[in-house]
Amino acid sequence: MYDLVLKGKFLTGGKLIEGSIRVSDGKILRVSTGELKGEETIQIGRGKVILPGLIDVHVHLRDFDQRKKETVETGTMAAVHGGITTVFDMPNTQPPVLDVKTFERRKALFEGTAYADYALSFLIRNNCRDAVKAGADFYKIFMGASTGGVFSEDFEGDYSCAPGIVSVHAENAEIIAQNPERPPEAEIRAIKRALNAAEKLGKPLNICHVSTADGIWAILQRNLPWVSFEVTPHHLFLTRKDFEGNPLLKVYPPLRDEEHRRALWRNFSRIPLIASDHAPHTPEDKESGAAGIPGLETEVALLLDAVNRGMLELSDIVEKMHTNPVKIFGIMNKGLEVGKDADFTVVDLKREWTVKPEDFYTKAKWSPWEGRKLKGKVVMTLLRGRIVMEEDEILGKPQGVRINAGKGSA
Ligand SMILES: NC(=O)N[C@@H](CC(=O)O)C(=O)O
Ligand SMILES: [Zn+2]
Ligand SMILES: [Zn+2]
Repeated sequence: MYDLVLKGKFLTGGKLIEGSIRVSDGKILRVSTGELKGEETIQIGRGKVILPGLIDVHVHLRDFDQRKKETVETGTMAAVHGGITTVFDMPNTQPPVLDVKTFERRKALFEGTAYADYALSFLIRNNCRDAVKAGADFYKIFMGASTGGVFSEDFEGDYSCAPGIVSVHAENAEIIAQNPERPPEAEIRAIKRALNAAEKLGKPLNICHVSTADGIWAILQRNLPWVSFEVTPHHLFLTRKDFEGNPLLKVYPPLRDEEHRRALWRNFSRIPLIASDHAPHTPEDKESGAAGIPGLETEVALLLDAVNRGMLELSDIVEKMHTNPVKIFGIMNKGLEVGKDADFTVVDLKREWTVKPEDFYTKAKWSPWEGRKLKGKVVMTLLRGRIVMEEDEILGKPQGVRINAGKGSA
């Protein structure tokens, strides 16, 4: 029984308390405001805070035929480097995860190569029998084409087939066809269609990378308890002006005008999930117009920097990147509770550093925030009681395992 005690300040129930967490065999054994004994004690120093392991529900790890863009290894090293202990892998791979055989191949690929824990997905597009057979942790539907070009001809049919929660790329295919620059209307039209289907079907739906004022208002107004949504750091911190200055910032849905970014912040408290949509491409692919921005190694630090600027609280990060992902996606083995996996993200709120993509583990060694000075950094990541990253070093072998969302053999 490997037994460890983490001592220091930790955030639980939105409150910062001083105490210790006893970990045994990778699980949380006790949480106490007093002293706890263990074979090994890690004292988390002053100025640092222990957060429950942060979860990113929207990550493209590529691999398969796109190992040049990213592999499961490099992408999950980037994850633990950025303070993410569980990643949700997206299925628009080459080949895409559209059948049971490819799902099984992807499942096998992750074993022994992932540095973070992971959730596996299945891409639904007129393939209901395989979708039901695969036993994925979550499902993906594209209403309009994005990277990889696969999208639904019958969104409602695909959504009604899904055996579990669906994450949906909500951009309207017809509008995209007429307006390749994908105006806000493409997202807004698709979100309203998705909400109508969700109202009718009453099945869990998670709307990816919401980027527009009317899009977020439509979701909040409809207020369906089984509908959640994500917002990305690039839509929170960047606008179309940044894209006009740097074509690398091409992303779907596109960076929007300032009024949309402001609308996201005005409704920040009601955003359930922050997810990176980490979408790595090679420099050549970006040159030839590939859409997507890497985000795993900057997302938490950007939010910590914003905490220091008074734009949000530390507890918001825990809520939108730990508590809500666990609740919304039904992750049975995660949570800052006794008996759950001992995953932790240790942050130093006062650490000032400059974003240097050459120090990244992702293969996509560029960032919109290159050269930016940030105040706040992830300094240690623990996965099931073991330190897997400390001060930018990845420690140990890949030991990530599949989450237990009540599916698969996990
Ligand atoms: N967001 C992007 O611009 N690209 C993503 C696909 C997606 O999330 O739509 C990718 O896989 O490259
Ligand atoms: Zn998308
Ligand atoms: Zn994506």
